[in-house]
Amino acid sequence: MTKEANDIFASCSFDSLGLDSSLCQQLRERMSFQVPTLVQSQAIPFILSGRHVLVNAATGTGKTIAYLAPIIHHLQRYNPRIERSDGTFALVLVPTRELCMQVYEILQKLLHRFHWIVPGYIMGGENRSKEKARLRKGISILVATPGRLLDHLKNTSSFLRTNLRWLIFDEADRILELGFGKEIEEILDLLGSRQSMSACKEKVMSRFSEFQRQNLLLSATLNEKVNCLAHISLENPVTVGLEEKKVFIEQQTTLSKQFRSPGSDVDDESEQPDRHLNSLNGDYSLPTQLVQRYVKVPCGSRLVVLISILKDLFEREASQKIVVFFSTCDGVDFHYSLLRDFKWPSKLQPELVQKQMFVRCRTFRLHGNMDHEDRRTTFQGFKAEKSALLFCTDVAARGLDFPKVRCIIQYDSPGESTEYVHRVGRTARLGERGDSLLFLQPVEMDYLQDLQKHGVLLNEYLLLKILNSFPLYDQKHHVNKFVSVETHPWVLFLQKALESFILAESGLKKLAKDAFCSWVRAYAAHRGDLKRIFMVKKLHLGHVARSFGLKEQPSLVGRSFQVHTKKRKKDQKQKGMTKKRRVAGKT
Ligand SMILES: Nc1ncnc2c1ncn2[C@@H]1O[C@H](COP(=O)(O)OP(=O)(O)OP(=O)(O)O)[C@@H](O)[C@H]1O
Repeated sequence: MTKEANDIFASCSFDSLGLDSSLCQQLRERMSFQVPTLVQSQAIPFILSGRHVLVNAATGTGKTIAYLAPIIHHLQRYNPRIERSDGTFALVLVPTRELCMQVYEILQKLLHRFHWIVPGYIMGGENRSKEKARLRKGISILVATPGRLLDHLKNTSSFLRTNLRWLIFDEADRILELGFGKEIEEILDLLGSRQSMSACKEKVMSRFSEFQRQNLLLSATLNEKVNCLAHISLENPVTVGLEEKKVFIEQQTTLSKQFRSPGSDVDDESEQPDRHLNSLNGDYSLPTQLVQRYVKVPCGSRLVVLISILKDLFEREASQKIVVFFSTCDGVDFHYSLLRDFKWPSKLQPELVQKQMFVRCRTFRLHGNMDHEDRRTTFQGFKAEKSALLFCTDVAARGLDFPKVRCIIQYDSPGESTEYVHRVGRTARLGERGDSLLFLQPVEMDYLQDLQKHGVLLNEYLLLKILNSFPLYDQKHHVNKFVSVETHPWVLFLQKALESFILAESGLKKLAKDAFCSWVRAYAAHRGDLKRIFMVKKLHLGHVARSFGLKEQPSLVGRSFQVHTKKRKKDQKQKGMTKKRRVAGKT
């Protein structure tokens, strides 16, 4: 075994963990999993024993099998066999629809030889009545997003869950960050799964009632809210993969604290929950083989640099998969359309007639504003491709297991450092190679220190070397060693080409304007400590416009932005007045 493999895989077999032999055979033959990963070898025995477990292990280390295998082990052993009419035994809660599909697909494979155990899913965007019909027939292991689950718990009387034995929160912190805190509390109440309720729960007698409820929480990163959830849902839990962080869980005494929706702590600088957490959370465990870099790019050159890097990457290695993260849905739409339509050589070189796509590869997009079917097609399409580019928001940051992603580019900053960890976690999975590249503007460089606090160290990407490698008018240009990115001939040339192209395409121009407005808004919405690094007032909006290929000054760029700016100014004025009044009151 290589060193990387040693860090990932255990030196024991699935059978030695106590799993049923036909399930082990299924893992080996159908899934091609020869040995368990380290996290599986640690978690499976505890989960098999019925303990409540909190699993905190790096991205791509096999957490999904760690909880599914023990559940299937138990379910396939019931004698007589379980039937659909027994209802739901295990409920897996996940934050996004894509993750819901992914876990369901893994279940389908795992259950291949246990046909009497029925997997199923319910999630936002799907047809409710069809889901109702499926629930009525009975689903043994149900994967769900929280909102839709709550809906069915309240409104689908035929949804039988009296035999529920397992409740799993996969990507627990993300479920809570997305503002599902209230739903989770209601779900716990409706299922009688709160710690305090398990003793006094009314028991419905059946042949399964001898079994205790078992709750499991899994995530590669933790936060205060998960901690809170762990407290109310886990009874005497075992913690896997976070010995040093156990202290943190024990130190939290605010059990009665209610979960807050993300909206409620935006702008709440006084509390700064993350500062408190950071000091306790310690280092993140990232895949050791992941090569992490940052690239320092002046705002106005961001677009040119992004598409130049993509071009370079695909020219070096035509067959590879790359994921680029943006902060907004509009940003994804604009960049996706631009790359799809922008041809090269550009109009600036009319003598060269044979035009091609600027970046030669298939491009996909994924964000929460897309319709359900489009999301599903993208998810499946990008998964199946050998060479492709995915532009997405953080909807793809959690848990998604796209095979063979070689590089992650964070074009817009991830904000919270936990989000950085999950985004880069889409590559370098299970010991494979992987690169990540974080875009930062010169004024944002302090973000590196923020990451460093968690033991995340990045090296600088040699941008000028890449820029120098592009030929102008098909001839290598010789660039002065000390030229800056903004004044680099290639950057100037490509920027001009992009601006004329966008100006001529009215649809694209509209997308660029919308993306510009959304980007500024998202930038202004950075929370707590991050506001110190990502300061809107330090932005040159003209340069921001350039990064969307727009020549116009921001004040000309769309009404919605002006309305937003006016509103912000008004709010600020009002805040200022309140402050003044308060100060006046003091004196
Ligand atoms: N024992 C194993 N042997 C080989 N491959 C495995 C094994 N267990 C899981 N895998 C594969 O490893 C990959 C990562 O697994 P999984 O998605 O469960 O990771 P994860 O820890 O949940 O990641 P994330 O934190 O990003 O959600 C998947 O492609 C899965 O099929």
